[in-house]
Amino acid sequence: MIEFTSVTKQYPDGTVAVDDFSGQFPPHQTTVLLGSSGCGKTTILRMVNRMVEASSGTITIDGENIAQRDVVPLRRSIGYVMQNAGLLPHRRVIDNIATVPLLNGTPKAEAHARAEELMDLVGLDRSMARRYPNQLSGGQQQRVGVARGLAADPNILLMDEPFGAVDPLVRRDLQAELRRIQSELGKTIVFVTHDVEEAFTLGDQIIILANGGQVAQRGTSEEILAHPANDFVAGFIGLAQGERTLHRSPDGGGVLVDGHGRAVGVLAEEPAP
Ligand SMILES: Nc1ncnc2c1ncn2[C@@H]1O[C@H](COP(=O)(O)OP(=O)(O)OP(=O)(O)O)[C@@H](O)[C@H]1O
Repeated sequence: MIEFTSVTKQYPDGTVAVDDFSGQFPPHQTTVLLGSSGCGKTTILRMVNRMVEASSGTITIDGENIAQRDVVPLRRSIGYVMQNAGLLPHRRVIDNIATVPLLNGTPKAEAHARAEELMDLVGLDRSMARRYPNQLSGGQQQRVGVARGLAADPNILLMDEPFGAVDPLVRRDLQAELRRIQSELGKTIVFVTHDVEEAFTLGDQIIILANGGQVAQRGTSEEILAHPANDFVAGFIGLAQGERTLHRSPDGGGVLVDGHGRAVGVLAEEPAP
């Protein structure tokens, strides 16, 4: 369990990126921080592994105040996946994945063997192990980034808009892979995005943020869709103009259309699995 209590971050130039944020990120679940650009999502995420130091307030992991932990082992014990994968360009895929275990002193052969297993897990052919990042597609690079985040077998995985830079189809593939991996591994994931669909697809818990890391609403996608807390949330998730209100198409049998009249799905008789 990761817990923030009254956490504020003021950067040296005076910007208050996060103002009195409190919240829990439960174990073995995916918590999505959802909000528009500049609302403080990345700042909150980076305070978990102390890449950004909180100005005030308390952050605990399993009850232990992270301010009292040595920062290097703390950081290496938490997986981190960033936008554009953040791979080291002059290192081969296998060494990119094995970065943290190698830093931790794991023997090379062992770290490489584990990295190959992780390539299987994230759906990368082992033949790519000897390539350099610029010899991979954007989606493949993101898979390497996820494998690297998992390499030290962390309990916690922080993901900062990891699929933001790839095209929508690849993005859906990566989201599906992440769901599969998560159902296998059960990590505590904190995932930052400004994409509502991505948040609804991945989040067990979604925290919608307004400027300064103010919590506009937290809950499951179902709770938020059924009971948006206020006009800000309704607007942000696309409920305000009825875009998400679904109706049967007058001439389409079981075809459902949204508030714009676009066909979005087919009505099934059975309840959702
Ligand atoms: N190092 C810094 N120094 C000063 N201000 C900063 C710094 N880093 C971020 N900020 C400011 O803090 C606020 C929150 O930034 P943050 O990156 O946490 O937002 P975000 O929600 O992740 O945005 P985005 O989706 O665009 O990445 C913004 O106003 C930003 O300009």
